[in-house]
Amino acid sequence: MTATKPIISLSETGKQYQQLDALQAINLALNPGEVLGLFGHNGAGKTTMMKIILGVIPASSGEVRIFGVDPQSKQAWQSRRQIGYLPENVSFYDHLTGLEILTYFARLKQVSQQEVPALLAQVGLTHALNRKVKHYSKGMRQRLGLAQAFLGNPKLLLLDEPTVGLDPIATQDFYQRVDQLKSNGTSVILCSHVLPGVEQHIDRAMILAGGRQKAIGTLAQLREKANLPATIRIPELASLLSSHPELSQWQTGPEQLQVPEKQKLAVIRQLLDDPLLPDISIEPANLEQLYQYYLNINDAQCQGAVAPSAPQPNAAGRPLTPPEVASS
Ligand SMILES: Nc1ncnc2c1ncn2[C@@H]1O[C@H](COP(=O)(O)OP(=O)(O)OP(=O)(O)O)[C@@H](O)[C@H]1O
Repeated sequence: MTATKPIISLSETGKQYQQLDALQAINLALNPGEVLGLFGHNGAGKTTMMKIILGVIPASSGEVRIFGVDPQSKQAWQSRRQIGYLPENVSFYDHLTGLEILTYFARLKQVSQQEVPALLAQVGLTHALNRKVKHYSKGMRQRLGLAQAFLGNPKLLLLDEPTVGLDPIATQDFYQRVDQLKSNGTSVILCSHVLPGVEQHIDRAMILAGGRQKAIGTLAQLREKANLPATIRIPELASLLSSHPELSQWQTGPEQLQVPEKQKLAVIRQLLDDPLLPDISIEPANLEQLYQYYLNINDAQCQGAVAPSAPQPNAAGRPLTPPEVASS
């Protein structure tokens, strides 16, 4: 069996701007068809990481290989055509129409211009393809930016805040398109401050803070290591607790228990054995809660590329509150 070659390989990658460490010791191997969610506060280093991958700026330390090639080398020119990029603040030549702009980018990327109308249709801009971009709304510009990134069926997509300005239906369409590209083998890095709705479309998450990699892993791995409580909802919980008084230590609402991930299964089994259990729903810690948790851990807890180990629960069974975020 041959091992899959990563599309992106970052090894101890760092970037310094004068005295500022914008990125430090980033490690990532992104496989074909893998979607990575890249999360971090303003100034955490997300755009810097994307620019290094694109070859727009060189890394100051570590090794970078994109499609097996150093993005700063001459050979990277060929592989760059396989990359689609949506910058954070997309801007176009305002006096051109959507059709003219996408045709222009198709020529730059040496992609057949016949793709253009279909791509504009895919992002819902057919009705406005002959309208000048200066008359486009913010969301329409973002849709055009996405069409530009999707040109030529890229093997690697770097998307910086792709859903900004999109309405809910366009956001849903966008994620459907990401799922489709992924199933065709495209690798994606998706950078977003909008966390709800992202988690079911990513394979792994990387959390950056102050240029450092606080965690990387699947959500299941991040959950296991954080040991954050899962929420268990039960109607008429009070009457059930009278026969399970030991469970009241987890009660956080009239119909809600919050149970540490590691005790979750035992508690669920106990509840399911009770014939009086009216109903039950279980929600694991969501991406926002994981993000908060990993942002707040200190550097000693996040050695290298792996997610840090879990804190011990306190007497109430809840994980200890992490220290406050150090300002970056
Ligand atoms: N050309 C530059 N010269 C000096 N400092 C820079 C330069 N570009 C970025 N920085 C700094 O590097 C740090 C990381 O910036 P970056 O743009 O990568 O953050 P980001 O995570 O993308 O933030 P945001 O979510 O706000 O887009 C910031 O402190 C920023 O001020």
